[in-house]
Amino acid sequence: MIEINNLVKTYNKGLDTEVLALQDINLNISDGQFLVIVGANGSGKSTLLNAIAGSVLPTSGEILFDGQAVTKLRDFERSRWIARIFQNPLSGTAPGLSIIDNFRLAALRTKPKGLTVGIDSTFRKLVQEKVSVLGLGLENKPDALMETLSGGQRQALTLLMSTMDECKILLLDEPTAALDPRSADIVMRTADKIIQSLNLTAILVTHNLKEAFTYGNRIIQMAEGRIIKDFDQDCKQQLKQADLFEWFS
Ligand SMILES: Nc1ncnc2c1ncn2[C@@H]1O[C@H](COP(=O)(O)OP(=O)(O)OP(=O)(O)O)[C@@H](O)[C@H]1O
Repeated sequence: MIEINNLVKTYNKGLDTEVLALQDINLNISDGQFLVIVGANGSGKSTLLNAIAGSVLPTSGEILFDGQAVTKLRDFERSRWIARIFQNPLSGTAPGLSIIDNFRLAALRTKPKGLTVGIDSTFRKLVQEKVSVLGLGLENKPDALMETLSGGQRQALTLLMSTMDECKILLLDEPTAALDPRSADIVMRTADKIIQSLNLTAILVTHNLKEAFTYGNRIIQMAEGRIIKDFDQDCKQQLKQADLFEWFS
């Protein structure tokens, strides 16, 4: 469970450029919930996601994971709970390394310093099994360099790699914004499959209303640093795609 209490974020406090990006946000996200966040540019979506990830320090308020206060923990200190996928497919992988080497690095992510992960036949088989889930034929190319793959392929692999450990929370920050519709579809379907099979708590920030409509079991809309709509699974199921467009009119 993610618990957010009275969260406030002010950028550039006391300066002419001061911005109140989050205004007293209260939000509980239960285990296994897949929350979609929509809202106009500048409404505070990324700031909220960054505060949950630990890359933005809130001005006041608190964030708890399973009852444990993490408000002041930095992003690297939260990595055992959190996997994060960004908009840029290039940011999640090492371009000059092969698929299998990227998986090896990913396997080291939350291991203590000094520990190594070798590429033996067991590891190759594990990676092959994981990658075959994508249905992109990449399981037969473990030695292909990451830089030779398309953005969609890289983003789908990033998703697999980032959820290899026992993370509980997956943050998706406009993961398909830089992709063509077919690649975007593959990435979102992969994300959905991973979220369900690992029973992850997930948060998707998106400007794509079709995605917001199709995925997730709860949706909130933000405006000017506040949550102005909050629809649970039942209410979301009643929504039509046209209703979502209405929210922005
Ligand atoms: N590092 C920063 N320094 C100063 N102001 C910031 C910073 N990051 C965001 N802001 C401001 O905070 C407000 C909320 O921004 P945020 O990026 O969270 O919104 P958003 O809903 O994610 O927008 P978008 O959809 O455009 O990504 C905006 O007014 C923005 O200009």
